[in-house]
Amino acid sequence: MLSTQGAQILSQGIGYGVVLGIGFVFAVLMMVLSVLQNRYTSFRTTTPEEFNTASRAVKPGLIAAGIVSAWTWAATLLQSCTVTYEYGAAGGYYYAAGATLQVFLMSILAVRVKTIAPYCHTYLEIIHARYGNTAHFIFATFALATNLIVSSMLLLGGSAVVNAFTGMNIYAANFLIPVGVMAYVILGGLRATFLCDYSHTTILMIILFYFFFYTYTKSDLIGGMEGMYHMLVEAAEIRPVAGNKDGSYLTLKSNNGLVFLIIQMFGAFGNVTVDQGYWQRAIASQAKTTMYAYLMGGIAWFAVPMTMSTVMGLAAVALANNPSFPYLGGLSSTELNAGLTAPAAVVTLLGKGGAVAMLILLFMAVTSASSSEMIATSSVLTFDIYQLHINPEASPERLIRVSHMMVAIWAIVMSSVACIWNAIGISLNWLYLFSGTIYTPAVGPIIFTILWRKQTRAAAIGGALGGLAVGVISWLVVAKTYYGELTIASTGDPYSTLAGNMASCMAGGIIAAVITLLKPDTTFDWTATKNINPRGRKLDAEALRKMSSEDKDSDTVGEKEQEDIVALSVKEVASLNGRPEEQEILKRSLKRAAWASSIMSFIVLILIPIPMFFSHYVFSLNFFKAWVIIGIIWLFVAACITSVLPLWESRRAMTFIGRGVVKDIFGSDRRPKEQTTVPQSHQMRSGT
Ligand SMILES: NC(N)=O
Repeated sequence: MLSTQGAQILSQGIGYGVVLGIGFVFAVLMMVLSVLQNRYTSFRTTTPEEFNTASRAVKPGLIAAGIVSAWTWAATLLQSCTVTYEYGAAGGYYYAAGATLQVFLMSILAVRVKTIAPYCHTYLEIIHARYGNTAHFIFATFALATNLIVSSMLLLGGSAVVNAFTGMNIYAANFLIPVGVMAYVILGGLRATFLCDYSHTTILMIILFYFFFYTYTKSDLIGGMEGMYHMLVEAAEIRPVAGNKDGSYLTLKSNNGLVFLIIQMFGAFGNVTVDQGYWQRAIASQAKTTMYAYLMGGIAWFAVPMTMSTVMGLAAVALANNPSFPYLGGLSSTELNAGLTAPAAVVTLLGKGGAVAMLILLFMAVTSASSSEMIATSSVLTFDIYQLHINPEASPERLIRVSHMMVAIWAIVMSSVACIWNAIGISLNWLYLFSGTIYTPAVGPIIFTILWRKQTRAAAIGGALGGLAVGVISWLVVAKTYYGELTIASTGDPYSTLAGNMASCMAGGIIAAVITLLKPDTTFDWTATKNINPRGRKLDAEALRKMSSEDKDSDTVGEKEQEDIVALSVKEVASLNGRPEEQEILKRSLKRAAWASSIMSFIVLILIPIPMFFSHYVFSLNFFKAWVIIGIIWLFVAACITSVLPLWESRRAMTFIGRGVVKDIFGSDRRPKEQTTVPQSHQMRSGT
């Protein structure tokens, strides 16, 4: 197993303290929030619609924070620094750019889901409604495989760092990290994961600011932006980067960096499109704001790997020959593959305090992304396996029990699989680069399912399975022919994983498109998908009727307050429920999402890097300073989106709950009367 002696500067007690202590604190916090939610708002964590979809009422700032948190993995913080250490500034930029466009493009799919299946719980239900059991089974397998790889990869990175800093047993870390998460997800459901996403992302932002400002304004080892620049120039003389212009760490002309960008792009398409976690945010979102949530989420997430790599990735390059660097002279490939670049830089720059901050940072990223994986998997297992195939008549109470059970089962499964990766010597780097080969074949068929009326069942199945076969064969053939052997090392090397990811993703889409064009579906009209979840629709209609009658004689103060918080004139809702306006809003949103996501993807993927790559530009000192300053401004914008906006959006809800608590404590009962279900269309304008 990996030897990590060099960075071990904290006691095992601190490792256990962070893993169990912070997990426990968040579980208690969630318990309190769930009690407040159930008592003072009309959202009940005891209903499956609320547990798994947050009643489809979450506002865009909180959804954006949720997207950032679900998409910020251990790898985002560790792997972005690894590729920066290997390829220089290009590595960090390509990491961020290569995994942002998928979030932008998801804004289009999110609006489409609201249009074609407003009551679905999972995107797999849409596949079932269109193509039946066999296709559903195949795509559910892809979805669960994605969840399994991502969940276990989160633990692989998290436990490697806890082990490196504290010597805590890596297997114990794999099992203990998810315990607190499991507890708060079971207690609070999807809305709880959003609230934890919010708090985790806010803490993550604070630590990133700390790392940035300490490194570039205080550290004597670095000497500010100018000092960093000169050390990076010097590093290129000692350890030039193969394939970079003049071996420099300060250029986007990086051949290997470009290969990584392509792997990153294709792999991330699979992560975002096949993982239910990103659809879950679309489903939980208010319809009219879902597109803004994804665009803001993409903009905000970009800042996370960009800042981390510009700070700790470059610092590791600059400090590799400093006597206090834990892996003096540079990291070995084993240390690099385990993701120890950032921890090494943190220990050198900030010592024990930095190591604790890094542990907390990692813990926040791993636990909030894990919570997203747990609730996503629980939804798939509950609605796509249990309800569709085992017990279609299951009561809401039973569904909620099954959801809870699935969260617990998933926590055990992800821990066990992470231990298997550790035991057989699969590293974070290997898994990160390879995994797209397995799940990206489903990307094209899934996108067509949502956007293209004419795609047939044969095309969806053929694309996914055919793409998988082409991808796996390409991966193995390149590993054998290009690297001369079939080993873990050769199958994780850049060209093997490039071939696997690209071939899987492209073949999946091309096969599905060709089969569809040869014999398109000419009769499908989306009625089947619009009718998904009749129970949710019925509950909505009943609740709306109930609220309409209450509306007529609602004139007490308590009811008025409840109206304010839940939103709004029933007349307004009724007209919305008729849907022509809502359909019109969604149509406009779809156009805007397509334009905005294309323009933003063009800027980060073409406009900035391509001219810099082909001109072979090497950063001047002033250009480097501008690069770093724009990076930190971007992080400020990200923090405003993820940490300030959700507070602003929820000000009325928080005031309402606060008043309820005060009134309860001081005896005047002005709590809203019990209301078990609020129409989802109604909630669309009111949720937390
Ligand atoms: N979420 C990623 N790819 O860092």
